Amino acid sequence: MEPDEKPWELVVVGAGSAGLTAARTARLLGAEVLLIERHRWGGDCLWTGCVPSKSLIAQARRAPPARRRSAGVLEAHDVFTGIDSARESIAPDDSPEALRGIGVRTLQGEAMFTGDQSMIVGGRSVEFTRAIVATGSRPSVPGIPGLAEVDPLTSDTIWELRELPERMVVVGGGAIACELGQALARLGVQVTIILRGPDILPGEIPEARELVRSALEVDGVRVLTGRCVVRFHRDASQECAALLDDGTRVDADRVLVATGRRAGVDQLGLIATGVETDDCGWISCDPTLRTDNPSIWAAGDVTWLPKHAHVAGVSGAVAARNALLGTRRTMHDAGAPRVLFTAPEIASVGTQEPTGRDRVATVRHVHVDRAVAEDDTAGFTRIIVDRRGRILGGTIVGPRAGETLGELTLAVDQGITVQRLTSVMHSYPTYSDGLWNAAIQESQRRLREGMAGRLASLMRRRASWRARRGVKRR
Ligand SMILES: Cc1cc2nc3c(=O)[nH]c(=O)nc-3n(C[C@H](O)[C@H](O)[C@H](O)COP(=O)(O)OP(=O)(O)OC[C@H]3O[C@@H](n4cnc5c(N)ncnc54)[C@H](O)[C@@H]3O)c2cc1C
Ligand SMILES: NC(=O)c1ccc[n+]([C@@H]2O[C@H](COP(=O)([O-])OP(=O)(O)OC[C@H]3O[C@@H](n4cnc5c(N)ncnc54)[C@H](O)[C@@H]3O)[C@@H](O)[C@H]2O)c1
Repeated sequence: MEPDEKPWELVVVGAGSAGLTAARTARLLGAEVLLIERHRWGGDCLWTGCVPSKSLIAQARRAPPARRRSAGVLEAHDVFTGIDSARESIAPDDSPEALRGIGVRTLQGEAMFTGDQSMIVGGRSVEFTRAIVATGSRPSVPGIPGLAEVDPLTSDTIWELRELPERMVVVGGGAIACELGQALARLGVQVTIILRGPDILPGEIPEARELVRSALEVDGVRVLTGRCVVRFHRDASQECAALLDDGTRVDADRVLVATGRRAGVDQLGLIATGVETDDCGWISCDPTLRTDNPSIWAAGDVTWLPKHAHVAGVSGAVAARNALLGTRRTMHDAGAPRVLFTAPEIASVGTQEPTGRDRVATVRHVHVDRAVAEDDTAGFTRIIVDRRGRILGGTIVGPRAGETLGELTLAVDQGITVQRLTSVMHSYPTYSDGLWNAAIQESQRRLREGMAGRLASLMRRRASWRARRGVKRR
């Protein structure tokens, strides 16, 4: 079937994490699917998001502290070459050739809807019975006076650098500012993070934020909170400066803007489809990801969902199933697992705040032998447990916290109780001991204080009474 033969059973716009998974799922279900991409196959995650950032972080971690501060042009060149090679190793998996190999039809070009069930792509018309919009998000750049004159970097463009600047101002205090700010500082850049809120990482629990903030400071990052940049300024020597609302001036060579995202819906022609956007500009869709147009679903960053590659991927699969099978699987905006890849990492899933009779069990990593052995004890594992002992959620802060998160995510998803988790043997010494010990701690408390504890004490008393009688009889 050629793109202009009609109509396609399913057209997916955007080949990022959401669109790729939607197209692959559609093929698994046996559908004729056309995937359209205007730029690079693999989207943000591969080219400007997860992969380059985690490569940068890993290289910064490996840089010995003595060299970190003296990273020069040569090392910077190596860093960016390392990033390119990570991307290039993964790229073939998401390429049109690989997709065609599994029967997904691909089309390179910018899609623009022209009607309820039609669009145009580079002059070719494409008709469909169902479509999924998976066009992602892009950096949202605030309108600070003078910003354009300092040629700001964003998470889209920073990967094009071939030299590291000596000093960098990062505007924003979220995931990108903290991950990239710390990695760049470890590579020798003098980083100043400026954010208007009272603290970095507003979505994380205070104790986790505090640990990451002190780690940033140990790595040499200056964090200025509750401050707004009122204007940027570039002088004749090409130096730039951020002028803050309290009169402070911060000099820098480059500026990175990391102040959130906005939906990638420009030039998409949504108006022709009746698909609406919400107050924040995300495509408005119900939990089954169906939009106001009954033929169109949306998935990934372009929607109100949390902005993570795995959420995008799962939402792509959900949208494809719902669109093709008429099912009503749902997605929700809270509780998805997420990892912040700073050092220490913050990994969390599910409920973060106890309500009613929920309990919190926390194990500090000074009591986790692996952390002690590695002299990296500034972390903790905290779980929220309901009155029946079921694990509702939790946060892990520490090295490789993201690797323990899988087990916690499974426990939350399956409604596993602390008693059940306690009975599963864990290998020693691992960071997962934090989670296991938190479950043991809570399970022992329940034993002491709960019905099970009362029953155990009754049984103990009865057994010792019997033992005493036995002794007398003899
Ligand atoms: C610096 C950074 C680090 C990150 N790190 C992580 C991480 O560690 N873990 C994690 O889970 N998430 C991370 N994320 C978030 C993650 O990258 C995104 O949530 C994810 O990539 C979103 O996928 P998506 O498919 O919705 O959108 P995208 O990947 O943006 O894909 C959308 C695609 O649609 C195409 N497109 C747009 N409009 C059109 C059109 N009209 N016609 C045709 N094609 C079009 C675009 O070119 C793009 O390829 C990070 C993000 C950033 C910026
Ligand atoms: N490990 C991961 O999963 C990961 C890593 C990086 C990015 N991401 C995703 O990418 C998305 C974008 O990240 P981000 O860091 O740009 O956004 P964010 O929403 O995480 O943080 C934006 C920050 O910028 C601040 N801010 C907004 N406007 C400002 C202004 N004018 N001046 C100063 N501060 C301002 C906000 O208060 C907030 O602290 C996030 O939603 C995140 O989920 C995920």
